[in-house]
Amino acid sequence: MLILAINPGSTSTKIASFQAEQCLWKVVINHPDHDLRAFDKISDQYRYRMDAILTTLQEKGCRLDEFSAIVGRGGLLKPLSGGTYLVDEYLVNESHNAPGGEHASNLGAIIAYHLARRVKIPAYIVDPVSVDEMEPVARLSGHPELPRISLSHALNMKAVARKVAKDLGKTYQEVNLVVAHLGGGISVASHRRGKMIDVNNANNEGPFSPERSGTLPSAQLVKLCYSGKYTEKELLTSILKEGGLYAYLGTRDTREAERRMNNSDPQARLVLEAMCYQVAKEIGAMSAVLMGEVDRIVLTGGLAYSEFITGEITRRVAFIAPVVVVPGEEEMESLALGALRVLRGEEKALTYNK
Ligand SMILES: Nc1ncnc2c1ncn2[C@@H]1O[C@H](COP(=O)(O)OP(=O)(O)OP(=O)(O)O)[C@@H](O)[C@H]1O
Ligand SMILES: CCCC(=O)O
Repeated sequence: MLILAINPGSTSTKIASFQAEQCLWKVVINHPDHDLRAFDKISDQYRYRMDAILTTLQEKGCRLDEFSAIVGRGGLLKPLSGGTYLVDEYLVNESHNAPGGEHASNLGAIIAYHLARRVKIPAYIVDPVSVDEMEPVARLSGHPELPRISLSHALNMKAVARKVAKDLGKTYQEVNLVVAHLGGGISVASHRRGKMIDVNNANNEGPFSPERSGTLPSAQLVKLCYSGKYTEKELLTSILKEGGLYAYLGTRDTREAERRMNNSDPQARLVLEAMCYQVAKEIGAMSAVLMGEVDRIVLTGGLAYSEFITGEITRRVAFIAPVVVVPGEEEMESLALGALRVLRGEEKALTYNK
C-alpha cells in the first residue's frame, strides 16, 4: 500500500512516500519568500504548492495513480476529536475559510483532496491542530467571552504517546501521559487513556517558546494594546512570531542561545532556564489534571535534542513520574500511520461535520 504524505509548513512543504510503514523517500520543498508573498491568504497558495509537489513526484519517477491514498496535515478547523478524517468537499471549503485562523497546515487537506481527486483515491487528514478533547471543566478561562481553545501539536504528541505506550507493552488507551512538544511553539498536554483532556493553546497560553510569548499578564497586555505604541498586527506578530526566546535574545535557535550560555552569557542562561522552568510548571499543572496518576512524562520536539533543556526540565518534574525523551518530530510517519490504520480497517475514517 503506497501512501503519499504532505505536510505544509510556513516556508516549506514536506512530502514523503510510504510503502506501508516504511518511508521510501522524504523531500523538503522550500518556498522562497518572494513566491509566498504573492498570495494574500495562505490557502491561496494551494495551486502553487501542488505544482511544486507534482514536479517533485516527476523527479522521483512517481505517478499519482500508484498511490492508494494521500494524507495531509490537518489545520485549524472547528474543534474536533483526534483521529483520521476523510477529506470531502466540505472539509476543503472549511480549510479555505479557516474558522480557527490562517495557518500553513490548513493547506494539507486542500492539496491532498485536489491531488487525490485526479486519480480517484481517498484523501485524509490525521489529528489536526484543532483536535479538541478537553473536558468541560478545562474550557473556562475565567472570562466568559474568552473560552480556552485547544490548538496544539496533536499530530506529533499523539504519535509519540502511542509509541511510548507500546514500549510499556500497552495501548494509548491504557496509559496516562503528560506529553510536552517542545518546538518553535510549545504544547504540554495531559493524555488520559487515549484522549488529550487538557492542553495549553500553543499559540497563546502556557510556557514561552523559541518564538511565542505564551501566557502573559492580562491587565498589562490590555494596557499595551491601548498604549498607541503598536498596531494590532505588530502586537500579534510580537507575541506569536517574535516573542519568547526571540524577544529576549534575538534568536529562535536554541542551539545558538546555548552556545551563548556556554560562553558565559548570563542573560542567555536566565532565559533558557526560565523557558525550562515554565515548561516544568505546565507539566506539573497537567499532572494535577491527571490527579498524579501519570505513567510517563514525555519530552519531544526539536528542543528535546538538547541535553541541557531536557535535564533542566527533568530535574524539576522527575518526582512526578519517569521522564522519556523522544527528540524531534515524526509528523510524516504519523500521517502515514493514520492513513494506514484506516486503509487496513483498524480504525474507521471520521467525517468532519457541519
Ligand atoms: N540539536 C538541538 N539542540 C538544541 N536545540 C535544537 C536542536 N535541534 C533543534 N533545536 C531547536 O528546536 C527548535 C525548533 O524545534 P522544531 O524543529 O521542533 O520546531 P518547528 O518544527 O519549526 O516548530 P513546531 O515544532 O512548533 O512545529 C529551535 O529552537 C531549534 O534551535
Ligand atoms: C498552534 C499549534 C501548532 C503549531 O504551532 O504549528
